[in-house]
Amino acid sequence: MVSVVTHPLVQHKLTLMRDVRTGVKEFRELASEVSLLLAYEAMRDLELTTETLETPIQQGDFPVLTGKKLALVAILRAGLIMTEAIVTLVPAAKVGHIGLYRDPETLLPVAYYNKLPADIAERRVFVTDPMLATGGSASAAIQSLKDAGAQNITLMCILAAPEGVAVIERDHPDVHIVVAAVDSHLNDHGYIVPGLGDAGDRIYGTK
Ligand SMILES: O=P(O)(O)OC[C@H]1O[C@H](OP(=O)(O)OP(=O)(O)O)[C@H](O)[C@@H]1O
Ligand SMILES: O=c1cc[nH]c(=O)[nH]1
Ligand SMILES: [Mg+2]
Repeated sequence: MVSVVTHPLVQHKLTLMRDVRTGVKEFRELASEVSLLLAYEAMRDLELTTETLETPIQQGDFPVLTGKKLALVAILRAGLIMTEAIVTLVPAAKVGHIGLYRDPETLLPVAYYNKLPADIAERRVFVTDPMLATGGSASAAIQSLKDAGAQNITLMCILAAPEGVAVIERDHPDVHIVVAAVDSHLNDHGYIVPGLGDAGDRIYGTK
């Protein structure tokens, strides 16, 4: 299942991210803001229960999260900015990191780091990566989460290519994808068109 978050605030901020004139500071801020808005959609089915308390006016039953365990897992590097924003909404969530980079020649993911919460199998998992291009990185990250026992996984991306969405749907049909937009296609270098360029480089100013 793919949910495209068409909310005007998300679409406006994504357009600012696409603009080649947007510098590192503003790009980072926008990536954080879009991540929070994506989380609003991705987490809309979190379970609620009620708690009885007194407001200054009267006693009542009010909704609170059930406290079901959550994990946020960043695909390094670029996914880090998303988990750092989203953890402010769910401060009890554990945070995992999966280090992958995409080989520029083969476009295949190369794994270099993996540190997940020990009880990941018991947690609902939200994987973050701003870009879903060929889908190789996200598919490999989701596979390593499943190998560690994770069962309930949502993939949160800012921008996707149809090719990447198809790969996740093929490899992990159980995974819900939440994304701000699905663009036209990939170019010969595996970049999303029209896209927003290299997310990691734009977040960290490495180009
Ligand atoms: O869907 P794919 O074709 O695998 O491409 C997407 C991946 O490429 C980018 O990471 P990159 O390899 O540039 O690493 P970085 O985050 O360290 O910059 C991006 O953040 C994704 O992880
Ligand atoms: O367009 C793309 C594709 C992969 N990774 C990025 O950062 N951008
Ligand atoms: Mg990059």
